[in-house]
Amino acid sequence: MINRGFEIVSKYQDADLTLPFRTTKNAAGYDFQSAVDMTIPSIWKGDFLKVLWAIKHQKATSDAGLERAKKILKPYLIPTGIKAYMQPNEVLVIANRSSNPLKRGLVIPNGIGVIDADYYNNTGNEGEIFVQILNFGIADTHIKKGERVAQGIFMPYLLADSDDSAKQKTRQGGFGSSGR
Ligand SMILES: O=c1ccn([C@H]2C[C@H](O)[C@@H](COP(=O)(O)OP(=O)(O)OP(=O)(O)O)O2)c(=O)[nH]1
Ligand SMILES: [Mg+2]
Repeated sequence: MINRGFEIVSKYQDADLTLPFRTTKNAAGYDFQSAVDMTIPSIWKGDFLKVLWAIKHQKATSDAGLERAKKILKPYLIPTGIKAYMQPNEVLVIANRSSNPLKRGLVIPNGIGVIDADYYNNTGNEGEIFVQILNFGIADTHIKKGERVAQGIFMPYLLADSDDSAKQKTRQGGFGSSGR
């Protein structure tokens, strides 16, 4: 029976990716690997502190300073090349690996990632799962393709009594695709 699982998105079909896997017998999380080599710069890099100081002391409230600070604090999206299918009453929760903040200062700024069942094969991006990351560490972090960056836990979810499924739209993407 097909219940839930992972597939590689078309874009990465020939990229020799590994499907998420559990590392120990009773591990709840399927570890997701990065599909690419990428560098996550430390937020403290360059002039970030200077920009913050200037804003705090109103030395530079210029748009350029604010834009620079916003850019530095914008999370990176690590592509996994993976999509997940599941039952309509299930969700895949993406959580950080506990070693990431400890060893590398890597934080998932959305707390957890919620991967909806209707994200799978959506028309916008085929349902590729991305891991949002900010690097609060002192040093830049280099992530290699195949490095484990987060874990996904399948869970059932419940509906409220007042839930009106007639009002709901078809998902066409992620990351704000349904509007503000
Ligand atoms: O860490 C994450 C979080 C979300 N998603 C994808 C799967 C999810 O189904 C979709 C939408 O996520 P969510 O509902 O949390 O974000 P939103 O800001 O409400 O976007 P939307 O308007 O598309 O629902 O984005 C990821 O790939 N990684
Ligand atoms: Mg949403």
